[in-house]
Amino acid sequence: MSVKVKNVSKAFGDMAIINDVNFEIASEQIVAIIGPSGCGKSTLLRLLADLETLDSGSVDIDDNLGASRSFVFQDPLLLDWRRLEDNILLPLEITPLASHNQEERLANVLKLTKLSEHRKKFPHELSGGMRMRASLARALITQPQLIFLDEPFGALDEMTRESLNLEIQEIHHKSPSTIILVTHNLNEAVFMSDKVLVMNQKGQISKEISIEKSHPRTSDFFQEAEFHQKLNELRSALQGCES
Ligand SMILES: Nc1ncnc2c1ncn2[C@@H]1O[C@H](COP(=O)(O)OP(=O)(O)OP(=O)(O)O)[C@@H](O)[C@H]1O
Repeated sequence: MSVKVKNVSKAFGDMAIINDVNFEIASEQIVAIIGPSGCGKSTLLRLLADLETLDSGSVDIDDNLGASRSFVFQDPLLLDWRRLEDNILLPLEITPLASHNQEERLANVLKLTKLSEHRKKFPHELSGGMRMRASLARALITQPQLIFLDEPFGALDEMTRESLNLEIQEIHHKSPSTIILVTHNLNEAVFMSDKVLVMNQKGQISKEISIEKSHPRTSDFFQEAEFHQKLNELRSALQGCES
């Protein structure tokens, strides 16, 4: 799905949070939104996901009939009393989606997220990384064409985050969708994205950085000159928006 954001603004009370934001995302691109704490990243993501109403402007999503969208939050929000597989199946129970091939879909997302052997476990028996994979699997079970990720790996250690970044690259390759990711992590933003949107304290997009490297990216990308050049570009852009 492609996304076109035109002149979007949002205030909470008299506090302007998002200020005349414009950008476009092509179908199957991965885009990261990064910026100082409190600048409005989550609010922008929620506006795009229709979880918050716009004050002005428009968000046009080129929607295929019946195509689904999924949202993954920083907290995996698993139900403690349900086994992993029953947590992952939850969206199929609460939406009117076709459920005739549930077992096939479940097996597929368990495989994609490397959780097949843990499917009978309860959330408290899983590590933090596994719980986040479960949250991803639950988002993937509806076969979404658009996925919103709100700082999904913020609570994880750097090694687990990197391995999940690699897994998302693989998942995106095997089952392409448009992904919009809010992150605080500069490495993650550059590694994952076709485009990084830098937000400033005024709730504006102060810079767009394009990263041409093709997908799926592997850990070799971390060593490449392009990665370091884009990382430096991003670092400078962020220094410029702290005022
Ligand atoms: N529902 C709401 N009502 C009132 N104010 C809100 C609401 N949601 C967010 N805000 C305010 O909007 C501003 C932006 O919040 P938001 O969570 O979008 O920022 P963020 O860039 O994602 O922050 P962080 O990086 O710290 O997670 C903050 O000042 C926050 O207090």
